[in-house]
Amino acid sequence: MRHAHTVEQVRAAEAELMARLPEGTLMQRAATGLAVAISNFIGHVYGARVVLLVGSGDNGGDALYAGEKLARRGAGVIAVLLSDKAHPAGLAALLVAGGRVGSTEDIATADVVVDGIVGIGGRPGLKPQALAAVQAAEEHGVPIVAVDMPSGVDVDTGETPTEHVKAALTVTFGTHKICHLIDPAAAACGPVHLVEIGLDLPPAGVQSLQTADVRALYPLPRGESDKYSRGVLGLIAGSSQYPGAAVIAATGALAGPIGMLRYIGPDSVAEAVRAAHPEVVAGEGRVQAWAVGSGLGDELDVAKVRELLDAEEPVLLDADGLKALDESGDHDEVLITPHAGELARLLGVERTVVEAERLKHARMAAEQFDVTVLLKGSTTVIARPDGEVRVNTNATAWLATAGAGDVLAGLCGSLLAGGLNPLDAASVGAYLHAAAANLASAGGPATAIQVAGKVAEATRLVLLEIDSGG
Ligand SMILES: NC(=O)C1=CN([C@@H]2O[C@H](COP(=O)(O)OP(=O)(O)OC[C@H]3O[C@@H](n4cnc5c(N)ncnc54)[C@H](O)[C@@H]3O)[C@@H](O)[C@H]2O)[C@@H](O)CC1
Ligand SMILES: Nc1ncnc2c1ncn2[C@@H]1O[C@H](COP(=O)(O)OP(=O)(O)O)[C@@H](O)[C@H]1O
Ligand SMILES: [K+]
Repeated sequence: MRHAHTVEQVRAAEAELMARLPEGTLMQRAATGLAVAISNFIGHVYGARVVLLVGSGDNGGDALYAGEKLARRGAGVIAVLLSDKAHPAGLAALLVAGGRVGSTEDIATADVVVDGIVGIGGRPGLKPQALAAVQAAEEHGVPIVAVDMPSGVDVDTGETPTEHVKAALTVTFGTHKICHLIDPAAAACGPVHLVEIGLDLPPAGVQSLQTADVRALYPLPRGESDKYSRGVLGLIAGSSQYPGAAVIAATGALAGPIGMLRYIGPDSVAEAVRAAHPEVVAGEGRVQAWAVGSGLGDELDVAKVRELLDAEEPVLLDADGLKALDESGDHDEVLITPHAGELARLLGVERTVVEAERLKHARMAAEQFDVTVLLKGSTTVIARPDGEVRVNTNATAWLATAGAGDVLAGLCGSLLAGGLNPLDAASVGAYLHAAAANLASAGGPATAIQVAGKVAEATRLVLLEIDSGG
């Protein structure tokens, strides 16, 4: 599990550890890890030109001490001081090691710029001098390594209300912060490298499943299993307008852990589903969970969906099915899978607002409708009514293709029917969906059906303990 802690949690853990260690130990641990990460990033140290952007706090201190270590190994290190309060001891150490103070002009010929403008103490945005330095790096194509996080982003929400650094690599300390996992800030981090500094942290409110977590959660058939005990999913999807959605959702569902799929819908759509998957049973019967809504268009039967929501079996509501959701009733076992536009409609706000504040709106909807929310997009945010959040960050942008959401709905429904709770079904489903997309895409385009076709292989790789980069 990857954990993302809040600034408050990090500060408390740092204070507790600092009280037990000689002064400056934590910053030296951070700076040592940072210097190693920067040298790996540039590939050579001797003769390399490194420019440090140094703000007023300890984030700048990390940059200065890392610069000192690089200067001792033969790099030309120049500090651009954005404040007259730049960490005095760090600056002195850099100067003793042969570094010097320079100006924004030095950025043009640098191999790398190190963003030590602000860290967890920063407010969103960049002041004019910092912005000019960052723009100089962008203009001259000099990559930026961010210390702890790209300066200017909102650390605890992942929002980017105004100017911020766009890093080629982010080196963070002790634990991930929320901005590393949630877009749009996550997209500004580049790959995130975590340096251990020995913090003892409480449970994190935002987590991200890794391969081993998915393996531990996945519902496996046992020796005594039969098709019913593995779980039966009822699928209500597709319409005369969108028959393909039913076929695609069925393909996603059958690639999950269920033993059987029942399809309920118009005869013509049922025929298409059975033509693609002869093993699907058409018509009502006992199920362990429902997946409802993909491609229903205006053939949505609101009364029927509300009946299902009031029944005991878990329900996944997708796409047009979301129109049947209301705030009344006990929705403990309900998972909804909107994209930003659908979540915006549910909450009565603009789509752009949801996209800019993804964590906030996923949490808000979970609380308001008492459901688990899986908000689709470049990073998938899954929020439970009690505020617990999981994030999936591993999807390729090639997954943004018509029908990919239907695959996800089928797969997550299958995991619900297989016995997972909504939070686990959503996060395991999002992980395997992304892993399948990575296999199907391999760096190029892929259709939704091709993604669905790779879910079984992605699952096999997870169960066989092979990290497929999902
Ligand atoms: N506290 C610790 O034990 C450790 C902290 N470390 C580093 O220390 C950082 C936190 O240091 P600080 O608490 O000094 O905070 P920062 O270095 O984030 O600096 C905060 C200061 O910058 C100013 N500021 C805030 N927003 C700004 C903005 N948008 N533009 C310009 N200036 C702004 C404020 O005056 C504030 O006091 C971490 O991110 C990490 O890099 C590491 O050395 C590891 C250990
Ligand atoms: N930029 C992106 N990067 C990665 N994944 C994305 C991106 N945009 C969308 N996705 C994923 O692609 C899928 C699209 O689903 P959806 O929007 O419902 O499309 P459709 O309705 O056509 O099936 C979701 O799983 C979503 O998380
Ligand atoms: K920074």
